[in-house]
Amino acid sequence: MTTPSPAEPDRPDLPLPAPAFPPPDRAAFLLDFDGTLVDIAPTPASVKVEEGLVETLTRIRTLCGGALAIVTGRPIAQIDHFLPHVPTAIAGEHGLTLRRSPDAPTEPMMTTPLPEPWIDRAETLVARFAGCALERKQAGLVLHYRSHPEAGPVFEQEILAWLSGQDRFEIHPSKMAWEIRLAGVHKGKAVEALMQAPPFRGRIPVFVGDDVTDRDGVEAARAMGGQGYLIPDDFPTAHAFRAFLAGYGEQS
Ligand SMILES: O=P(O)(O)OC[C@H]1O[C@H](O[C@H]2O[C@H](CO)[C@@H](O)[C@H](O)[C@H]2O)[C@H](O)[C@@H](O)[C@@H]1O
Repeated sequence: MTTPSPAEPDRPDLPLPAPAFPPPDRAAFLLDFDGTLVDIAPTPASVKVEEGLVETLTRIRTLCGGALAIVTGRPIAQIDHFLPHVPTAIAGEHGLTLRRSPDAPTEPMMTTPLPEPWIDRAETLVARFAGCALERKQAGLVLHYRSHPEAGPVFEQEILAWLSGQDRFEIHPSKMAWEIRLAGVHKGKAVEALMQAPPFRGRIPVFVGDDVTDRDGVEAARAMGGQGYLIPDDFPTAHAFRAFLAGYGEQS
């Protein structure tokens, strides 16, 4: 259940065979945020949106008839902060929440409150390691240990103990973090839900991500006859992916 998150190798942008994305009149892009559209940073708040990315994404959204979604582990409000007015749709918290267009209401796909005692325990636990942080979500939480890698196994063991004897919540690995989230919530379901309605319906889904949580999105896109890619397997780095994206549709 606790598959380690992929390593974060310091890889150069070595060329890999470039994937052939569907043409803009047929494609729908469903893109992960951290580690894909932005490089991993020391803290969730310190990520930087690379110059030109907003223009690239806005151009692709227009080319693809609006079929651009961000499918992220973050709450929707954080994508609004980093990419204001850019994607048509946002699936937040790994698919727990879904907003199909900027002025649509947010659909809670599932919801159930996290047990209060776990929040108290999580606060106490992160306080033991300087620089470690607790991130609260609507129905979950993340214990970040990037500043203190040796805290990772401690967090994992504690969380496994809290979760034993219940099946509503699960532990998931993320990059230098452990996350508790509702069982059954994953990015594959978000991809399926997005593809059911315009402007995505009838297009070929293209999902791109970098982490364990993105594998469900990749599988869902492929199962629908679309394409799924992972960094670093298919693009050596997030930077290389963004460079590829910047050239998408330029010749068509
Ligand atoms: O699905 P994503 O959009 O890739 O979001 C996954 C998690 O990303 C954030 O944490 C990760 O990125 C941070 C910034 O680079 C980094 O400091 C942290 O170590 C990573 O785990 C975010 O904080 C989480 O809520 C997302 O689930």
